[in-house]
Amino acid sequence: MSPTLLQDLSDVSYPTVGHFLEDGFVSPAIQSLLANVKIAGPAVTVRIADHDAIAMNHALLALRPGDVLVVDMGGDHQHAPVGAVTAAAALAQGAAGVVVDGVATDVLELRETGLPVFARGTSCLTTKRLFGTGSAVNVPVHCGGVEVNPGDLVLGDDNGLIILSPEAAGNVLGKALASDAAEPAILARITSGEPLESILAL
Ligand SMILES: O=C([O-])CC(=O)C(=O)O
Ligand SMILES: [Mg+2]
Repeated sequence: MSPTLLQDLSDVSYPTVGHFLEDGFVSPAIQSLLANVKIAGPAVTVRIADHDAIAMNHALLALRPGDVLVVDMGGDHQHAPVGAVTAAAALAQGAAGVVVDGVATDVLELRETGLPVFARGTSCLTTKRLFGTGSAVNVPVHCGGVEVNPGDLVLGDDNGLIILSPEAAGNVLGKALASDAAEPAILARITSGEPLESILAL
């Protein structure tokens, strides 16, 4: 991955990426629990089986600064694997954010930590320390309909989430930056009262 790719990606308006691609868009059921967030970082993945909290502990230890933790609950939308303690631990590791294909808990404390957490909603039911064997860290996972490999790039803001391979992200970057650069002039023409017939291509 080019060292500037992440920085350049975070300069793009993420909905602009949606003008150019059809794949990589996480289900809009998964949204930020905090307002005014924008994250870009490589995925550390964890597949959690049978609401076992131990897997999350292993995943937290695998995080490096700038990583985004992507949690696949295997369809369990009842047990929250992320809350005040896990968010504080992820933040202490320097994580850029956490994405749960499932629910989160301790939402008021989560908002206070400032760590961007994306989830399908919230729950009071949490995972438990079960020491099972079905969970795994840094394996391919599914998140909101998108297959996620460790190291894929997670882009998230208040609109939602896009998860792309570094190659796919690099390919769309130039087009998205050019589109963003062109948009202010179009908006200025619209707000200046220029006839829409001369602006919109029909
Ligand atoms: O333990 C859990 O499953 C989540 C939680 O409450 C926390 O991280 O504080
Ligand atoms: Mg808690």
